[in-house]
Amino acid sequence: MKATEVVARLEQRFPNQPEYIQAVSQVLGTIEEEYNKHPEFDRANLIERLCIPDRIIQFRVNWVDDKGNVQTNMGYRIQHNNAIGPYKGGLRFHASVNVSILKFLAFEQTFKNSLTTLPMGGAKGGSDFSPRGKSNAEVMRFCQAFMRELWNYIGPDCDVPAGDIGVGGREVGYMFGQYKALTHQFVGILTGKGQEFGGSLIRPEATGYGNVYFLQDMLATKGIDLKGKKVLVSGAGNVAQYTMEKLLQLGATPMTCSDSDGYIYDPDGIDEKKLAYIMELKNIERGRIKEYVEEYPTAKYVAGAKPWGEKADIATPCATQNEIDGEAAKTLVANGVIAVSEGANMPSTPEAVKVFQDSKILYCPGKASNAGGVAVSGLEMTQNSERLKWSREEVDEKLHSIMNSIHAECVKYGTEADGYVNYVKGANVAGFLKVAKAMMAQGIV
Ligand SMILES: NC(=O)C1=CN([C@@H]2O[C@H](COP(=O)(O)OP(=O)(O)OC[C@H]3O[C@@H](n4cnc5c(N)ncnc54)[C@H](OP(=O)(O)O)[C@@H]3O)[C@@H](O)[C@H]2O)C=CC1
Ligand SMILES: O=C(O)CCC(=O)C(=O)O
Repeated sequence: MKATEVVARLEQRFPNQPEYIQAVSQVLGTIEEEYNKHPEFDRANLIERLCIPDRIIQFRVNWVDDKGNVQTNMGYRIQHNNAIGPYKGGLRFHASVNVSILKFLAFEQTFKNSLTTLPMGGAKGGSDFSPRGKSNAEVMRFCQAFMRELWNYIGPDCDVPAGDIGVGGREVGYMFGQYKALTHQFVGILTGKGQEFGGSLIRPEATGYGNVYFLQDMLATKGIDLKGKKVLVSGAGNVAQYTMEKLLQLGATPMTCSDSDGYIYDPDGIDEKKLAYIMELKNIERGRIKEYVEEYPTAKYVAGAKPWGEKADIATPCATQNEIDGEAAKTLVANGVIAVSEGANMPSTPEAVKVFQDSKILYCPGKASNAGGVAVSGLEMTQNSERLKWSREEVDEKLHSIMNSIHAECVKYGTEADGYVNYVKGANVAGFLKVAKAMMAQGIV
């Protein structure tokens, strides 16, 4: 297999899907060597079967807004690969959603889920509907309409969606209610559910907490303590909030956070009280991050920009794909950043990744460092199957140990001759091998 040739073929077959091609290209470039040690993989055309999703379900979603007007959006579910378990992955509701973005996310999810050690295949879905600026009743009607189209394609042993950008506990609750109404079944068809109806403790916190556990493990390889470090965070949603919470618990200080309009920088750091304000602002009032500076006037708000030009020790992008480009990466490195841990999916462009790796700073791709979210989703599925609920401590301990094991796999497969850990290679090879072996064992299906 020659990675560049496979990517070129895919680009020709699937034009205008830049995010998908970007994700595939990064993975293939790093697994090529391992893949070519197994001639049987090529005979089974494993590479194309792994890169092209099993199926793409696409539908129109009709819903009625508060003025009585009928609105239409597009809905999608991409079932990428179920070699190691039922399809699993989040739903994204955002105006930017399209097939390319969901294909990249579903592809990445397949490797990520493999890394978690749990039996989950990869999927992703969503809609170009944005909950931003919509009333609660409109969000409910949209979620119900979305589930009316999706319900027939999912199931607890078939495909289990969850949240992602624009989909949190509120949206999961409305979709769960609609599934139940349609099927008369109370089953774990979504994760990230409310605590009262089958949700796992720690699932809301899991992606952020896992991101910081992974960061701690990366720093430990250099004997560096997280305590006392200043951290640039982007985003102000689920992943950013719980990344900041865990950073604070472990003695580090978040200095920034952001939304799609701009970022805030607090020279005194974002402490627990300020974080509680951000959580209230974003989760309850659904306000904009610029309001932070009205509450804390010593902070600054920078409109239309990202936080990567501020000085700190560590950066953790927790908003969206391609939010750190090559120039921003050079600035981070020049400013002395020692580690970049991705809370978001593919937030660094290929140019940025090259800058991080060339400068030999600690850098980890999202499929490893943000795998804690889907890992606890897997634990939620287990609890639902058992009809049991585990304690906070038990789930957190399992999450921590899964993140440690993902880190160990990255070190095992990613350590280079000079001792530098190439976490991109490590995560891709480890994730790939498990899926590849399962696919080979199951024949051509
Ligand atoms: N939730 C989870 O468990 C997991 C999430 N992830 C990834 O983490 C990232 C964040 O997800 P999550 O926190 O759940 O989502 P949320 O919707 O809770 O928060 C997203 C945050 O990112 C900002 N954002 C979204 N799109 C853009 C954009 N195009 N440019 C700049 N900022 C943007 C949002 O700002 P605004 O409010 O202005 O839109 C918001 O602050 C995503 O990449 C997601 O795929 C990864 C693993 C698991
Ligand atoms: O919890 C899940 O199933 C999916 C989380 C997710 O969307 C992700 O890992 O990117």
